[in-house]
Amino acid sequence: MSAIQISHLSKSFTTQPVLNDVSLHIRHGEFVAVLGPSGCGKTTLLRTIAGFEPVNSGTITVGDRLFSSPDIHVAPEKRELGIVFQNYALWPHMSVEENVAYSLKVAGVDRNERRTRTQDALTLVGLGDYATRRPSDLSGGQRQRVALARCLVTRPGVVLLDEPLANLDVHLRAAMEEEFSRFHQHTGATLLYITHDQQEAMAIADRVVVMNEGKVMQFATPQTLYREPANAMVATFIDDGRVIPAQNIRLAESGIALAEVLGLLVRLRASPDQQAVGRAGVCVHAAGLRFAQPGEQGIAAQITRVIYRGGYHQIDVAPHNAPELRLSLHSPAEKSWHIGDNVTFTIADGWIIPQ
Ligand SMILES: Nc1ncnc2c1ncn2[C@@H]1O[C@H](COP(=O)(O)OP(=O)(O)OP(=O)(O)O)[C@@H](O)[C@H]1O
Repeated sequence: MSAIQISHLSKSFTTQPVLNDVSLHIRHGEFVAVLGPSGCGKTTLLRTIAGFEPVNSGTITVGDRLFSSPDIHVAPEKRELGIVFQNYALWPHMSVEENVAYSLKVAGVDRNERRTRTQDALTLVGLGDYATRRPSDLSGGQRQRVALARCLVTRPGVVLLDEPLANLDVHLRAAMEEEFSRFHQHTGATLLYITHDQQEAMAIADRVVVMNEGKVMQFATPQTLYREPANAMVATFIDDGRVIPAQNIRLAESGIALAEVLGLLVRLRASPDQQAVGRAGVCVHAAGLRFAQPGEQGIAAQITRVIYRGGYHQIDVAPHNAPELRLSLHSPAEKSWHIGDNVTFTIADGWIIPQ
């Protein structure tokens, strides 16, 4: 079994705390993405799991093996983890096949088995016909796939990936995302995937860890992060969410609250144990806001920006009673809108952020 258990992990470089009481339980065979703004500690987390960095406090256990604690540090090569980095350093003087087979050779695997396993790994990443090429004769995406094959040929139970698609263009990234999903299904390995691209994280992972300033903000499915963010950081980080102030929050029924938002009484989703409170933040996304029907009560606002997004318009508005707020709505592309127009909108879906 290759579940990863991280308990109260902290790590500092000199005096700067980079990981602060991080606890995560990643299930065996799970595909987990780690997401967060630049400098939040994603790579450091991966490097501590890989064994490249000792820890100051807390523990890292994979399966039933304790890898890291303040007193114990298992060397990286003894951890038997697969690692794929952003700069997929392939050996330029070796063919694709030799690059992939190298670790098996070092491990003393016999020639026939080496050949079969290398060919299987290359076939899995769609490079079965490229075995004799040199890395310099491959595209960026193909090189990244060689790096992936080189990792999976050792059949690791856990694979750590640090921004493996960061150097690729947008089309190649989409193709490689599919490749990773296929790889995951095929191998059943536990995957920990570092990225700062939230669309990538949401598209490929079973669950996503959102980090900020060395702390875990939330560890949940992409749907939960979007619909039920645990705090304002997650709310605004995921899919351009906005947080707007609400007053007089009271539970109407389990999971539904009534609140005043920008002067309008609205029904909002809330945690079943939400208490009646005077103030809270509400997370809204463009998809949860809509223009009011004629005669319907709504929030008056002025259009500040109109952006054509291909297929629809993004309309940015500033509410009259909170002009510092910027909210976005979506509208069909054929309808025309003008900056400065007054409009009325309503909140069809929003989430009371737990206090
Ligand atoms: N070896 C080191 N010595 C000192 N400080 C370090 C070291 N490695 C990382 N840091 C600091 O730790 C913090 C977290 O870095 P880390 O690379 O883990 O962030 P990240 O979330 O992966 O960022 P990015 O998305 O930009 O790669 C940063 O402030 C960085 O400067």
